[in-house]
Amino acid sequence: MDNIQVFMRIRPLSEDEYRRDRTTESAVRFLSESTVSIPSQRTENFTFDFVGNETCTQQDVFDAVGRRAVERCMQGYNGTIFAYGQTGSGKTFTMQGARDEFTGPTDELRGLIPRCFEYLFERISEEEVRTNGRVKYLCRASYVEIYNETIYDLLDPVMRTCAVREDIKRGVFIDNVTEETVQDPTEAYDVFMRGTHSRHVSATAMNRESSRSHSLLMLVIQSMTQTETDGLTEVRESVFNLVDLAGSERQKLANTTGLRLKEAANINKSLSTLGNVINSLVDINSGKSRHVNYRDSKLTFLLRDSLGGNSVTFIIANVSPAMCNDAETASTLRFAQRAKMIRNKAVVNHDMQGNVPQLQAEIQRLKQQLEQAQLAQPHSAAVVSENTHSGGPSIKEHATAQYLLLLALRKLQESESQRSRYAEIICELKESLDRKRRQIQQQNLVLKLHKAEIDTLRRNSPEHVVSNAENATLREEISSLQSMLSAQPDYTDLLIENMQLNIELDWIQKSQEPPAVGAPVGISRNEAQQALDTLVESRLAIVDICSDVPIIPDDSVYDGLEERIKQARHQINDLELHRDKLEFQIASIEEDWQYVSDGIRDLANAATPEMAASIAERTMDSIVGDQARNAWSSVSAMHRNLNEQ
Ligand SMILES: Nc1ncnc2c1ncn2[C@@H]1O[C@H](COP(=O)(O)OP(=O)(O)OP(=O)(O)O)[C@@H](O)[C@H]1O
Repeated sequence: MDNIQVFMRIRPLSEDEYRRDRTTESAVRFLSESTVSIPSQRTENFTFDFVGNETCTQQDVFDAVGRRAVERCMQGYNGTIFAYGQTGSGKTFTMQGARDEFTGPTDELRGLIPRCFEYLFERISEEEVRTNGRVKYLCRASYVEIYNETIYDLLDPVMRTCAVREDIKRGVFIDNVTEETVQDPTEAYDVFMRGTHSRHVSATAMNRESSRSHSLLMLVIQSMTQTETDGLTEVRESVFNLVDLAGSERQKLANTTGLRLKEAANINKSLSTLGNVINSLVDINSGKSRHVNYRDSKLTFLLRDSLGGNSVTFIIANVSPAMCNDAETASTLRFAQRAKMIRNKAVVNHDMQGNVPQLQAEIQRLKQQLEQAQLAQPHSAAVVSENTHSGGPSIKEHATAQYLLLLALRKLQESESQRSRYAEIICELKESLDRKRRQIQQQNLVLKLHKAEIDTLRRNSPEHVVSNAENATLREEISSLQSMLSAQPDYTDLLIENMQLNIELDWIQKSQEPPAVGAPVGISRNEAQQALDTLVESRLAIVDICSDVPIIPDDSVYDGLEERIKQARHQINDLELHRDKLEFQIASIEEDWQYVSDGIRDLANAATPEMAASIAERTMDSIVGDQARNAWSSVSAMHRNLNEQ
């Protein structure tokens, strides 16, 4: 068990702070190489693993923290480095390097992250040379930020949001996050800078370029070692988390409002959850029983392993030396002091990979050894006494050990076939899960299309909202005008006749006498044609106007679309429910499988039949699925039979 290691770094006084304090006197008093206090706050003394004063360089921090973290990750342990502190205290400077002056990976001011990349790849090359290429490394990087309690994928061009999930095999992980393979420090650095440019940064009263999110760079370091004799492969995998936390700030001091206030509230909330988690872990260490609320914030849930779990963890507590920040500095140091009491349980994450034939060959070899030992037994008296005399194992002990080993290997073989059956089931479930995921994506697309349709309709509608009834009238008018145009010659005749009749009527009204038949009526065909053309022109203008009027459906169409959106949402909900169920099933099968495997191992090691019986019972109680229960009862029955023989 390793305690979390804590490093304190104090940065130089800034000009603003000097203007405010009107003194260069530091609020932090150095009592020894590793102990400080803050007299103005009447604090207790704080002792850390390393204390860096204002002259502490980036290289000093790397030597004290980065180098050690990389070494542990190379051995197969998970590693985490957190930078914690008030806004403007130097977290980003420590992790990334100076923002303004930063000129590239060779700069003196480059921070821990680029330095860790360089050291990591240097060590990888060394190892590959040392082992003659027998060990191969693969590194994958992802980079996310937690902004207002949402996880954004900084390596995704559209910065998609991601969910945190948990399963038995992988523990807590970020679903669907971009992972990029990196082969050297430059590639890793490029990935890091690409993500860094997407981060939420803004000015606060305390810092011109303040990170408004927690950032988490994850490097998965995988090593594969080919064993020399049996062709099996040892796989080690460690996760190296580099975390730049958003700065805590007192809202009044930082003078924040609106969106900035919301950001600050979220930052403070997640940092206080981090504080609560640390307090609970400290209580647990001192023997109290406490529930640790990792799930209260994305940050603590995601970094659960780094806090009291399977990780070697380092915290860098960044502080300002200014008198005006003494209360914040004291609070940072109290936090760090508490965190130092947490004990983590780091283990090397390794696994053996090999195929069933390789494992079978091993069983065969051991069987032969056992047979030879049994053959030697009849004339073993001399050997027994000799061995007993020399303190070595007797042939009987040797045979028993071989027998137990054989038993364990037989179980292993059986469990292999059981495992492949489980693997098939899991495969089917996963396929079904993928189908559900695709369906959800499609439904989301449908939803988006419906929404876009509604948006377009709403955007086009502002002043020219025309109801369906008005629309129909306009359309009728357009079509009658169009037929009028196409029937123009007939219409001209009708018009002439109409005009003539009008003239006649007029004449009659004036003279009371009808004109003589055949008398000129005073209108020529040309004049009629001209009158008609004018009329048609004006009508055509109306047609133009009419065709410009957008055809806007009335509210019933929105209702229809909104209904469709509702249905799509329901479908998505159902699918998500189904997906969750499938995920639960997969997790529970994997859990059962783990219980069966552990049970087999424990059975093979059980010293007495009573112990074996209690293992069999305990394992059966833990297993949920019928298939796994059946498999387990046949395995434990077989073990009983073998023992009774
Ligand atoms: N050790 C140092 N030496 C010189 N300058 C430093 C040091 N630490 C920090 N600074 C400067 O102080 C300013 C604030 O630092 P930085 O941005 O790293 O703070 P932060 O803790 O990350 O703030 P926030 O939480 O608001 O993002 C920057 O201009 C940075 O260059």
